[in-house]
Formats: sequence, C-alpha cells, structure tokens
Amino acid sequence: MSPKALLSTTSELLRLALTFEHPFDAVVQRFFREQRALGPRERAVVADAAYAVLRRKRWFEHLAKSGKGPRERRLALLALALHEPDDSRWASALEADEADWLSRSRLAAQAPLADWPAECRHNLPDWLAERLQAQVGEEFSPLADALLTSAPLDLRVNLLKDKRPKVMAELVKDAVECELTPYSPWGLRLQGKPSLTRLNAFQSGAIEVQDEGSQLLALLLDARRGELVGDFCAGAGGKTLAIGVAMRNTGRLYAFDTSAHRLQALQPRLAKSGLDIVYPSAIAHETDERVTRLAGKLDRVLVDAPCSGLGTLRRSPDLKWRTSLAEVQALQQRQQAILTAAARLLKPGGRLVYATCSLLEEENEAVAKAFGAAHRGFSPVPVSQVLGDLRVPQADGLCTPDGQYLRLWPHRHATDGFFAAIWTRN
Ligand SMILES: C[S@@+](CC[C@H](N)C(=O)[O-])C[C@H]1O[C@@H](n2cnc3c(N)ncnc32)[C@H](O)[C@@H]1O
Repeated sequence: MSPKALLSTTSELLRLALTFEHPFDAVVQRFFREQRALGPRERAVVADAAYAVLRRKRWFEHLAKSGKGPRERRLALLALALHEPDDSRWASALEADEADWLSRSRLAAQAPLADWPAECRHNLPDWLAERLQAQVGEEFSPLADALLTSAPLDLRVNLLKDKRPKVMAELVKDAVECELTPYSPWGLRLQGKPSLTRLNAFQSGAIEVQDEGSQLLALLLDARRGELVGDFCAGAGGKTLAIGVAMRNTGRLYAFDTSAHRLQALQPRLAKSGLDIVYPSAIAHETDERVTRLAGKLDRVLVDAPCSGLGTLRRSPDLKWRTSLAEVQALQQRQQAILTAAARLLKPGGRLVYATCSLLEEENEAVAKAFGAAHRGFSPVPVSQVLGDLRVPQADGLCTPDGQYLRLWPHRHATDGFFAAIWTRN
C-alpha cells in the first residue's frame, strides 16, 4: 500500500474512532469488513497507529496542535511516522508544509518526558487522573505508565482436560514460550502474542484465554464438587468456565445475564470445555422470576458486576475517553441493585463474591461498604484469608492493607485492575 493510501486509511479510521460513539474494537472490525482490499499486515499497521493515538491521545493532540489541515490526518501522520527513523518514506504522501511540520514535530517529540505537561504524560482525562492520584499517591506515575502498555496474553488451563505442567510442556514443544502465572494456580503467561487457534491445546479446550486477575476472581468463589452455584453476570462465560472446572463438572452452575447475545457466545466455549453442569439463562432484570425462584438455595454466588471496565485500559484504551463520572455514578446504583438481588439466592453459610474490573473506589469499596451496612445478615470475609487458605502466593500483597478486599493493579501485579469483596450469609 502506498504511504498516501496508508495515511488516508488511518485518518479515516481515526475519524470514526474519535467520535467515541462505539467501542473501538467494534469500530475497527466494521471498518476492516468494509476495506476488503487491505491485507493483514496493512490492517495491523493501521490498527496499531489508531491504538497508539487512543492510548496517548493527550500527548498526540499536544503535538498535533501546531499543524494545519484535518486533525485526524495530523494524528495519523504522527502515529505512523514518528516511530520510524526518518520522514523519507512519507515524502511522496505530503504537501511541502506538511513535511516541514512533520520534521518539526519529530524534534518536539524528542523532548524528555519530564518536560511535558502532566496530562501528556499520564494521558488520562482529568477527572480520572485526579481520582487515581488520590487513591494511589506516589504510585500514580507507575500506574499511569502501566495503563499505557499492552496487556500480556494469559491462558487458563482447563484441569478437566490436562494438568498445567503438561499443557505448558506441550506449548513449549509447539514453540510457544510461556511461564507459570505467579498467583493463579491455573494460569500460563505467554511471551508475545502467538496465534493460538492452530494449537492442539486450544482446539481440544485444554486452554482458554483469560487474564490472571480474572482467574483469581473465579478462584475466590472456591466452588466445590456437587454444589449449587450462580454466576450472576456471566456474560460470555470467562469465569463461568473456570468455576465449572473448579466444581469438577459436578453439581449445578447457573449462568445468568441480561444479554442473551453474550450468553450465546458462551455456548461454543462450553462445548469445547467438557462441562455439562452449566445452565445459561437470559434474564430480563435482576429480579426476574428465573432468579427469584432460587432464593435461599445456592451455596455460592459470584456477582461480576457491569462496571466502567477502567481496569482494562491496557486492552481498551478508548474506555477512558468514552466514560464519564456521571456514568460511573449511574453504574454504582446498578451494582448495588444487582448485588442486593444476587445475595437473596444464598442459603445460610453460603458465600457471596462481588467483583469488578474497575479501578475506582465508587464502584468497589463504596458498593461493598454500602452493601455491608444494609445487610447485617452477611458477614464480611477478609479476602487475604481466603487467598491464604487457597495457598495463593503473596496473598497479602494482592489485597487492601487491611486484607479485606482484593485489589489487583496493572503496575503492581501485571494483571488488569480488579476488585473483589466476600461475605458469608449468617
Ligand atoms: C463484567 S461483565 C461479565 C463478564 C463475565 N463474567 C466474564 O467473566 O466474561 C458484566 C455482565 O453483566 C451483565 N449485566 C448487566 N446488568 C445485569 C443484570 N441486571 N443482571 C445480570 N447481568 C447483568 C452484562 O450484560 C455483562 O455481560
């Protein structure tokens, strides 16, 4: 593809993405469906450039301020050209004043990071930067830096199919470099992003892609053989599959979600997993009759609540520009309502786990504390104790200083950001 065409294609993708009307992965998918002439390498270059702008939007916008012409074109040019050693490749695609601007921008981009305004270093909206700074203090810069990286590829080994060391040896034989995840007893962390679909282990259902943090949330439920368990917000079933394996495919596992579409994506994964104890159920709302008829009957319930997803910015950098504080506050109300409805399903002695992939106190500690205050029939269980009992290494380091809640951070634990709280019904 000529540099001119590459530049105009990337500008067009950015024009669509920067409206923030839809999630970026959906925008990209649709865009490439319509751009049939693009080969896989060109797609990768265009998508990487757009991702780079979404990650470091404030830095790119600061540089782009000085130029002329459409904003998307300036951003696209910077994202495509700045990581190359010089501008010669782009000469044929640029007007004379554009070429001058690019060389000046290249010089400006080389200024030491410490000389840039704070917003160009953290690349977060102000409301979010303020909140995270207040929460983590001196760790704010390492956290902001970690959120600008791309996430490692983690796998969960399906212990119904094979043991972790055996799967690891098989992957190494297939030239996939990997190591054991430090905390999850089920996980493998890959080097790079190899294609998995060709692998035997993938085709047989012996591995599933799942962030180590997400594996730990399923582990916290500690579901046992023969129990009645509910995964209240099951979605496409990432955690449902892990919980079913922990139950050794015995008992009954209800997978509820208000999105029938997401639950549908669980079906092929279930078929591969070897699990036949999972009952997916699309519900209209959290007090649907399909839910309430199970009141007081379940041993364990996981509420993996709908949330801002701000713990997953390494994968979905567009979320930071698409989320507002007002939305976070509305989510908090929904989280309270779902947690309250889900708690009713537990029998006495049953375990309730509330989890999010958000970094914000509003969706995490605030929801857990409000639930605890309004439900004296539930006793909080320190997560550090549960992780210790499950023999997870460095359990205290994965939790809040009082040991009460799970708090995973990309800069500390190399996982996405996650929160969890646990209660037992008295
Ligand atoms: C964080 S996602 C779940 C991810 C999933 N547990 C996994 O591991 O892949 C939250 C899910 O909650 C669902 N949801 C939203 N409102 C709900 C409600 N009132 N009751 C049940 N599920 C709901 C959403 O459709 C979404 O799939």
